[in-house]
Formats: sequence, C-alpha cells, structure tokens
Amino acid sequence: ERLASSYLKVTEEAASSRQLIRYCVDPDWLPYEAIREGEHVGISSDYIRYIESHSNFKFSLVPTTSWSETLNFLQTGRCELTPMLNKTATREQFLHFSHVYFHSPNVLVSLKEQPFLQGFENIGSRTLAVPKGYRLAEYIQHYYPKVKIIEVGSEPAGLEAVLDKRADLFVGSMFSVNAYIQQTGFNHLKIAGWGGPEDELRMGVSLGHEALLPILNQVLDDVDELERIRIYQKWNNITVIDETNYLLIYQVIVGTLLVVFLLATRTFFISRYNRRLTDKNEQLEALRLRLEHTNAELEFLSTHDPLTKLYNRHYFNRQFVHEHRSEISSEGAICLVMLDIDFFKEINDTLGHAVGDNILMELSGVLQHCVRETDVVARWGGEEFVILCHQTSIDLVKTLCQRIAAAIKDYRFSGNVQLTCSFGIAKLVNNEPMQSCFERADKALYQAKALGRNQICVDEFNT
Ligand SMILES: Nc1nc2c(ncn2[C@@H]2O[C@H](COP(=O)(O)OP(=O)(O)OP(=O)(O)O)[C@@H](O)[C@H]2O)c(=O)[nH]1
Repeated sequence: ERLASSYLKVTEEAASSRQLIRYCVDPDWLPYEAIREGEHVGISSDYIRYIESHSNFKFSLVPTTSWSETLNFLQTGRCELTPMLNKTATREQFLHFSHVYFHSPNVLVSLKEQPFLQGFENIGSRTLAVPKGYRLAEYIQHYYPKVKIIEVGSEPAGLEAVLDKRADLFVGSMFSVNAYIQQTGFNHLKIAGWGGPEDELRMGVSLGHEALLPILNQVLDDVDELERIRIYQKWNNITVIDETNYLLIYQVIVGTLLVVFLLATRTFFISRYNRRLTDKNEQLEALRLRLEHTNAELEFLSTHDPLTKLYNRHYFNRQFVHEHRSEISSEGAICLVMLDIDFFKEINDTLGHAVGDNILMELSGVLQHCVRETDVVARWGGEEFVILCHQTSIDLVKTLCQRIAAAIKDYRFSGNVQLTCSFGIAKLVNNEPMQSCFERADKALYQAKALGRNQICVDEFNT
C-alpha cells in the first residue's frame, strides 16, 4: 500500500516543474535517520529539506522496513537516492557518492562490568554485534577476519543483543548509541572503546542518476556552519548533561551561600571582638587619665603646702638647699630672705586659729604679688616664709623687702589685723653651700626680731 501511494506521488510530481527524486532511508538509525509514523526524521531529514529549499529537487520518501531493504531498493531502482551512508567498495558497485557532509565516530559498547578495549584488535574471543549491511560489517570482515560477528537488523537490535548477553560487544555510531541509551534508560551499558575509523557520511545516488551529484554537492558544500550546528543539536538532545548542570549550579549556589555565611559569621565575631576591644581601650584610657590626675595631685601635695599652696619646706630643701649651687654671674647673685610674722601667737590666741589660717593665706598672696616671676616663695613652717631671689643684689632684695613690708601694712587682713613682719637677708657667696647661706639669713632674721621686729636686717657677712 505504501509503495503504491508513493508511486502515485511520483506521478503527481512528474507533472510539476520540479525534478522528483525518490529516496530511501535507514528506518531505524536515530539520530541520523529513521521512519516514524511514515515520516522521515533525523539529521538526514533536515538536510533533505535544506536541499529542497535550495534547489529544483522535490524528494519523495519510499519507505522501507530495514537498511538491507533500503540497499535492495537502491539496487533494483525502486529509489534513486539515500541521504546518509558511508562509502564502501561493495556499495560503489551500485551507487555514486556525494561529498562527505557529516562526520561521526564509532564506538564499542559493552555491559558495565566488561573491561575497556583499545579497538578491534583487542576484542579477542568476544562476540561483536554489527548491523547487517552496515559499512562496519564489511570493514571488520575485511580487516579483522578473526573477529566473531553476529549480524543484527539495526543498531537498537545490536544494543539489545549486548543487554541480553547474546553478544559481548556492539559497534555503532556514538550519536545513535547515545540517543538510544537516553531514550531507553539502559544505563548499565557503557562505551568500552573506539570502534574503527569514523563514519564519513554522504549521499548515495543509484547508477544512472549521477547527474544529480553536482547540484547535491554544491548545495551540501554551501550549508553554513550555523545550520550544520543547528541540525546536529536538534537531533542530539543530551538531557543527562542538563541535569548534571542543574546539580552543578545547585552545588555552586550552596557552596557560595556557605562561604558567604562563614564570612558573615567571621565578620560578626570580629566586629564584636573589636567593639569589646574598643570599650576596654576606652576604659584603660579613662583609668590612665585618672592615674595621671592622681599622680599630679600627689606630686602637688608632696611639693606644696596645703594651706597656702606655696612650695613647702621639703620641696625647697630638695630643689635649692641640698643642691650645692652658687650661681654668681656678672649680672647678679642669689639672695635668700627669711620672713616671720610678728606676734602671730597673739593673733591666734585672741582671734582664733581659723583667722590665723586666713591671715597666713592672705600673706602668701601678698608675697607672691610682690616678688618677680623668677623668685621662689615657700612656706618654711608655722608663720615663717623664705624667698629665693635669682640674679639680684643685696640692695635690690632690700628694696623688695621694703615693698613687701609696705604692702603688708596697707593690706586689710582677716579680723582687721594690722600685721608686721621681720626680714633676714643673706647673699650666697662664691662656693658657699646653700645651707650656710640659710643659716646666715636666719641669723639676720633673729637679729631683726631682736631689734624690736618689723625690721629688715642683712647678715653682717654681706654688709
Ligand atoms: N593659725 C595657725 N597658727 C599657726 C600655724 N603654724 C604655727 N602657728 C602658730 O604660730 C605661733 C608662733 O608663735 P611664736 O613662735 O611664739 O612666735 P610669735 O608669736 O609670732 O612671736 P615672734 O615670732 O617672736 O614675733 C604659734 O602660736 C603657733 O601655734 C598655722 O598653720 N596656723
């Protein structure tokens, strides 16, 4: 019936202007070609459509049930073209061939537990399934006559022979093996090695129709690379690799999230640690400032009199008395003044100790107001004070003491007290220890007291 309908089509096409070509294909050789529900499918079907759209040819499929039948139809003139096959010596007896337009490697297939093989020379005593009429059958018989061959009707039949253990190995095109394993899910099959020379697929036209070849070659040669890739990809849908890619993407995302999480955790802990460190540093800095302040206070207390805030005797001794200095320059010498309040006991006794304290503080202010910046005033003890004057002379110091006495006289002290002081002056002489100068100043003060108080006396050694 199918043959009848195809011949009917031939008659119809003969009437049209296009040149009709009847062709046969391998009915079960995906992804290269096959017949499914009466239609030609696979890679060669797209090349046939391409040639139709780029030439004056009109193709008409003559369906067959096996590759052997296709070869038979070509020899007997029931079709004049087959679109995808290898060139062999046998086939050249009844076919002419176009240029090669598709390359494809062949592979050996075995069950997973079988060892890997380098090629046909290592097959040994194993049996090899080969589709009947395929170029490989011819090739192996010619070059490897010792290999035990089992002829099968098609490539799927060969793979099933391996699965059923009727054959140890199958040899066929890598693309069709791949397509078959994907369709059937026969994952316990594996590629066991390369299988002979790669396929160089062409179109074949039967004898007497070789005039078709120049046009076929021209169109096939002109198919651009993009079109070739499109056709190849359309019929080699490798879904397993897609799944692997999704898994890979998933793994990369999880890995990236993990790294981000670890980095975020690390950053969190580092910043918390830094905050704590900053807090501790601030506390330490506050403690350091308090310590500095306390030390400054201690230093002040140890060197100053707490009531009058003048230098105390301890400081004065350390700085000036026990340091054996005798600085006498051309500009002037060092002079000491010992100063004592007159009748201070009476003031304390009549007005009270608190008033006495106030008077001591007020007198300290007067002394500091009267001296030069370079002079040093200290409280020697009780109501006694000492003034150290640098680069001066006895006359200048005397003038200073008079100025102080006048200021005291004019000052209104607490309790409305009229105060007077006695002064003893001594000048440091060359190489004299400071202690000795002190003693002389003290002696001069004693003299001032003896002369009736409110006096300024210079040590007799300096007069
Ligand atoms: N309010 C007060 N009085 C003090 C302080 N230190 C010493 N005095 C008093 O100073 C008085 C010194 O008395 P005296 O040594 O007799 O000397 P004076 O009464 O000033 O008599 P002359 O020095 O001889 O003129 C004593 O009454 C001490 O108690 C002090 O820090 N505050």
